[in-house]
Amino acid sequence: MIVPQTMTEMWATMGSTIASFMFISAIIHQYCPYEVRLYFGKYTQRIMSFFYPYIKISIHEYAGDRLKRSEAYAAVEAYLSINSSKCAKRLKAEMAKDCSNLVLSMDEYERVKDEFQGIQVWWVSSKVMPPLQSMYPQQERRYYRLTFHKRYRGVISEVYLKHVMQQGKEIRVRNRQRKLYTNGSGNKWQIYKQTMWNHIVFEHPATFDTLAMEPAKKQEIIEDLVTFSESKDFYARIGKAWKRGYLLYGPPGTGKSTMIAAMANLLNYDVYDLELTAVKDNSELRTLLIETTSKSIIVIEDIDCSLELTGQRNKKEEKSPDEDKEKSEKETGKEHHKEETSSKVTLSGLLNFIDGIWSASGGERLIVFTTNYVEKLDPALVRRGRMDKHIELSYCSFEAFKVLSRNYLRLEAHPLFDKIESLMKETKITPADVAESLMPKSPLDDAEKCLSHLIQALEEAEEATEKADKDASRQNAQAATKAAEGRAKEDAAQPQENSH
Ligand SMILES: Nc1ncnc2c1ncn2[C@@H]1O[C@H](COP(=O)(O)OP(=O)(O)OP(=O)(O)O)[C@@H](O)[C@H]1O
Ligand SMILES: [Mg+2]
Repeated sequence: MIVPQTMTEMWATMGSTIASFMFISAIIHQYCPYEVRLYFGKYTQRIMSFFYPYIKISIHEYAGDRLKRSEAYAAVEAYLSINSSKCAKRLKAEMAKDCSNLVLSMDEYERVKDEFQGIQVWWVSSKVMPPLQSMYPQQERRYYRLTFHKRYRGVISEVYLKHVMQQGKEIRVRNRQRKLYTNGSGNKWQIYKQTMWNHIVFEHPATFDTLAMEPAKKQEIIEDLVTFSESKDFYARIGKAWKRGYLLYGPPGTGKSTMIAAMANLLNYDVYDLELTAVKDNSELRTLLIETTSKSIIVIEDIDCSLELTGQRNKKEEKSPDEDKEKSEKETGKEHHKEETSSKVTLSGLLNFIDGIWSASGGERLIVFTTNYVEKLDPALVRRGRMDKHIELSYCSFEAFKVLSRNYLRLEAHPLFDKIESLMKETKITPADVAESLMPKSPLDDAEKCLSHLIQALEEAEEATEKADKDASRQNAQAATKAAEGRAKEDAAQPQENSH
């Protein structure tokens, strides 16, 4: 055997070996039967990989599960959409699913170079055509192939691929169209649906900038939310599911629903608006929860209207008809009480929903309850750990009014502000009523006109409060007089009884 003396000789020997090997494989491929070709092909791969210093990793669009697009493929696609749009020469533009903008990605058979910690890697997008003789129409199978030198196997497989997945997921979250999910009452087609949730595109314009609230309180809430969204490692370290409960309470029209929209817009989360009264039982509640995805807010509005949860259902029968009437008047505009009787979700079912093991699947979720009557809620439901943060949304303060005037009228200051400030100290008015007053009622209405509408509303509210106070004190006085009269009658009856 001739042993090569120099590098040049070594390369020449290797080259001629590969050439003769390829020549033999071509002959076998041409003339030999299928079994021999298969056997030879297996060894060809092994011999080639011995000389070939590169490693290839393929990521297929439909790996394993043929119905569901692979998460890894989607992440690589997103990662390369940023990278390849800078350096690839052939790109394809597609309308993103549920989205109005075009998304660029590498065209088929295009190759781009990427660099990571000084290591060069190459990505190629490719596809496998379906067999022609197949009985059923089949789609082409697309995949990405990553190539890198075998000396970087460790870094690429342990660090680079993780980096690609993480970046790709982040890009997808940034680009995605957020959704508002609702659980309607089940219909007969429900069984054919893949999910129990219906969804529409979430496009609420509310932000924390437009939310009327004291700046310090607002800032505290923003910081709390941002800290939560960045605390994945912290929650993992302390062994707690990555979720946080918020209880928003306050009178109607103080911005509870608006704040939920602002939260979703701040964190870029989906919203699951859970209509508890439409949920048949605890197991349906669990199914709904399992179907929620990460980076979402699960909202249960007006939780006090679910009688079973407040323990009111049993008491209901004991109440007088007058009390019932008063209650239904209070809840005008909220339709839940009509359907309550059909829902069998129990308090313990809801508590399991909040802190049971199912709630940990998926991670990164906010659970938000809203109520007008915080005092009615069962203490078990609102204790810290379940509802971690209690936020009171109350009547409009002067600071909150300034936010609304900035948004609605583009006004930072005005001579009428002083009057508004002093009226606001004495009167309770909701931000919803302030917002309504600041809306121009005709095209001719200027800022001053809108402010005078507000002053008028404040004065009317003040009069109404005074009248209500007077009525209340008159009623109290009447009740006191009646009680005194009753006592006097009893006292008068006492000696007669004794005289018998
Ligand atoms: N704090 C606020 N900042 C800005 N706008 C507000 C605020 N509060 C209320 N509004 C305005 O009033 C309207 C009603 O508010 P929202 O629906 O958020 O009240 P709510 O507290 O959820 O009431 P309810 O208890 O009846 O559900 C909103 O569309 C919004 O325009
Ligand atoms: Mg609301």
